[in-house]
Amino acid sequence: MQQQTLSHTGSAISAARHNKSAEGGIPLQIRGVEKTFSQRGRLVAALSTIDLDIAAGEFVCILGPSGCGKSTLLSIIAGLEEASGGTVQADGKVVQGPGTDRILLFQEAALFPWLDVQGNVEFGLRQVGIGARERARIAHQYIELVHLKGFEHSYAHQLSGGMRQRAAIARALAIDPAVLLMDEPFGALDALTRDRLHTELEAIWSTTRKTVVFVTHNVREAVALGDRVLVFSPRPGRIVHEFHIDFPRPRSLENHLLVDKAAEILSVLSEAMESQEKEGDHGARA
Ligand SMILES: Nc1ncnc2c1ncn2[C@@H]1O[C@H](COP(=O)(O)OP(=O)(O)OP(=O)(O)O)[C@@H](O)[C@H]1O
Repeated sequence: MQQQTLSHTGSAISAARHNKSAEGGIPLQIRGVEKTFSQRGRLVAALSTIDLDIAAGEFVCILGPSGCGKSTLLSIIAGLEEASGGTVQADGKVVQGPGTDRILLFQEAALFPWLDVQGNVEFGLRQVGIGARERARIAHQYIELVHLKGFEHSYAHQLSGGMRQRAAIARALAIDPAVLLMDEPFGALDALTRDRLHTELEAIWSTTRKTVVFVTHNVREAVALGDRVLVFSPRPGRIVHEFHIDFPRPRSLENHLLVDKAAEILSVLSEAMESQEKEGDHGARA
C-alpha cells in the first residue's frame, strides 16, 4: 500500500522536499468522520462520529478493542479509504486522496524485496527523478538516523524484524512527509527490540517534529510515546476517553508515574472491551 502511496503522488515528492511547510508536522482536523463497509450483503459500521484535532508536531496514540476502526481511521487520514461521512483536513486542505505529506506504516514493513536498504530508501526519490548523488545523500542521512549504517546493501530477508521496520521508517522519512501514520508498527517485535525502537522513534520525532498518529494495542507503549492517548469504544469506534500525557521525555517504561498512568488507561480500555463482549457484535445490520 505504501508503494501505491508513493507512486500515486510521485510528482509531489520533489515539491514536498523543497517546501518549507513539509518540514516538521502539520495539523490534522477530523470532523464528523464515519465509515460503513458493505460486507457480503450486510452493512458494517466501522467508525461512529470521530471529531479530533491534532496539532502540528503532536504525537497521538490510539488504543481500542480489536475491530473498532483504528486502522480504518488511519486509512481515511492517509486518503486510501474514503469516509462515508465527514471530512479530514491536513494543514487546512481537505484530504481527497493519498499524498506525500501523509505516509502510512504497517506492522509488517513492506520493503521491496528486490531492492537493498539503500534502494528502498531511495525509491520515492528515484521516482521523481532526483539525481543519483542527491538520492544517495538523502538516503545516507536517513539510514544513519535509524541506525542502519553498514546495512545499506542488505536485502529484507537478511534483516531482523526490527531492522526491517527501521528501514521502512527511513524510507518513509526520506520523502519528508509531515504526518506519519503508524499502524501497530512494532506489534510483531520482541519486547527488547520494541523498547529500542521506542527510544529511536522518540528521538527521531524530537528531531523532525512530524505529526504522528500511532495505533497500538500496547498501553505502556502508548503512554511511553504519546502526548495524548485516545481510547476508542468497540465498533463502531468513537473516542470514549482522552488522556494527556505530560511526563518529561525521554520516558522510561519503568517510571512509576508511567506505570500508574498505564494502569489507569488499561482499566478504561478493559471496560470498553467488556462492554463489547457483553453486547456482542456492534454496528452490523443486514
Ligand atoms: N475494506 C474493508 N471492507 C469491509 N470491511 C472492512 C474493511 N476494512 C475494515 N473492515 C471492517 O471494519 C471494522 C474495523 O476494522 P479495522 O481494521 O479498522 O479495526 P481495528 O481497530 O484496526 O482492528 P485491529 O485492532 O484488530 O487491527 C472491522 O469489522 C473490519 O472487518
